[in-house]
Amino acid sequence: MKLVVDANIPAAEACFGAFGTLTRMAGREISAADVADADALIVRSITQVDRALLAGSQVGFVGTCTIGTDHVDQAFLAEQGIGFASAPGCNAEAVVDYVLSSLLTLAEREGWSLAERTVGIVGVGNVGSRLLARLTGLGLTVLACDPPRAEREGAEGFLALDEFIARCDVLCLHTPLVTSGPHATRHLLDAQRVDELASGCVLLNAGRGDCVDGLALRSRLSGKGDITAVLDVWEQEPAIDPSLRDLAALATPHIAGYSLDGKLRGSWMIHQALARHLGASSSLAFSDLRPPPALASLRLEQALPVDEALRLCARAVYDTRRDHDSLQREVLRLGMARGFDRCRADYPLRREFATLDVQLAGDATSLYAPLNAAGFQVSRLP
Ligand SMILES: NC(=O)c1ccc[n+]([C@@H]2O[C@H](COP(=O)([O-])OP(=O)(O)OC[C@H]3O[C@@H](n4cnc5c(N)ncnc54)[C@H](O)[C@@H]3O)[C@@H](O)[C@H]2O)c1
Ligand SMILES: O=C(O)[C@H](O)[C@H](O)COP(=O)(O)O
Repeated sequence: MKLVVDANIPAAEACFGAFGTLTRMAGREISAADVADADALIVRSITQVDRALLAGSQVGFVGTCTIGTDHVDQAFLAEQGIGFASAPGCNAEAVVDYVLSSLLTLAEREGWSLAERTVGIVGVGNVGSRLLARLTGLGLTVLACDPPRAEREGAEGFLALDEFIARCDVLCLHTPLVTSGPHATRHLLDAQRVDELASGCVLLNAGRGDCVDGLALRSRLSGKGDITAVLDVWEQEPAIDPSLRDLAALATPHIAGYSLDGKLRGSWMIHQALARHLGASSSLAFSDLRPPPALASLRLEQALPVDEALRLCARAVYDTRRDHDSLQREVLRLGMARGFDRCRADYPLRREFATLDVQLAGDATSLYAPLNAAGFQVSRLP
């Protein structure tokens, strides 16, 4: 069996080697000729999987080791009887780490503290619901918007975006890209809604770039300049708008979900799905793939202010500023599109907050609740 596998998928041999021979390729370069004689195609989000790629091929299974599926024409796959699986939730914890790391940095730069903020979350699925739980645990006021869930589950706990957009200190977008239907998300934040964002608001988009009208956002940032943008996803990746990148306080190359844990979870989930598709058994456990973290624990002995303690622990694991700086550097060196993709291909090892055991001693034991709510393992030392 021949499997074409994106080169940016970790543990590919461990997850797919037992099923056949792997051909590793850069995701943006996989062409119809490359997959014509393949039996399975394993991708991430940058390969358009559609009729143009697969018509006439012998591919019987497509797996994407990602949460997002907007790059896959699932109707075409179903029509052709091609098996399909994605990896829901695989990197959701990493995206929440990204949001917390970014907000803690902006709080430090702009002189506010986390607990006093009102945050609107748009899209309360795997990412948004985990974010809601962590922020609520940290004492923030959180407002939630998810019309598809409100329709299915009842309106309680959900608001319409227009009911709260103007009163959020922070608005976080975690919506998929949906191009048609009653809940389409393309330019969900259109020019009018971008204009309605409160002065001083932080807009963070870690869903899909097309969910925000980039030109409208660029005008607000370069005109009134009274809001702050944290952007991980962009229209027209990897050739993103250079002016918008310059205007964003934190600008990163679609890596919010790029923890090693999140990527490995994606590989493993597709391994499981392919085994099911083939009727093969699998004894590979997720824990077999996951190495121990480089930094397993740290010890706090003083009762620091909560935000300071959170920043200290967050930055020991992951710091969004590193990814902002590396995009800046690689774009200067290679130009926009190549620099953007280089950062993603050469992404440094990153673990999730939950891999760090924060040990509290003495007065620092008062920090148990917020550190726990933020997603770290926390223990009290005698
Ligand atoms: N930046 C990154 O690295 C990164 C990582 C993971 C996921 N993502 C993106 O984030 C998206 C969300 O991830 P997830 O795991 O939470 O997905 P999910 O499918 O679990 O949740 C998406 C939620 O958005 C809601 N939604 C759909 N249309 C909406 C609308 N018009 N308004 C408000 N809510 C709407 C859905 O009902 C659902 O609850 C993914 O589809 C993916 O595109 C990006
Ligand atoms: O949809 C997802 O899971 C994320 O956007 C994911 O991080 C995308 O990763 P990529 O395909 O860009 O490697």
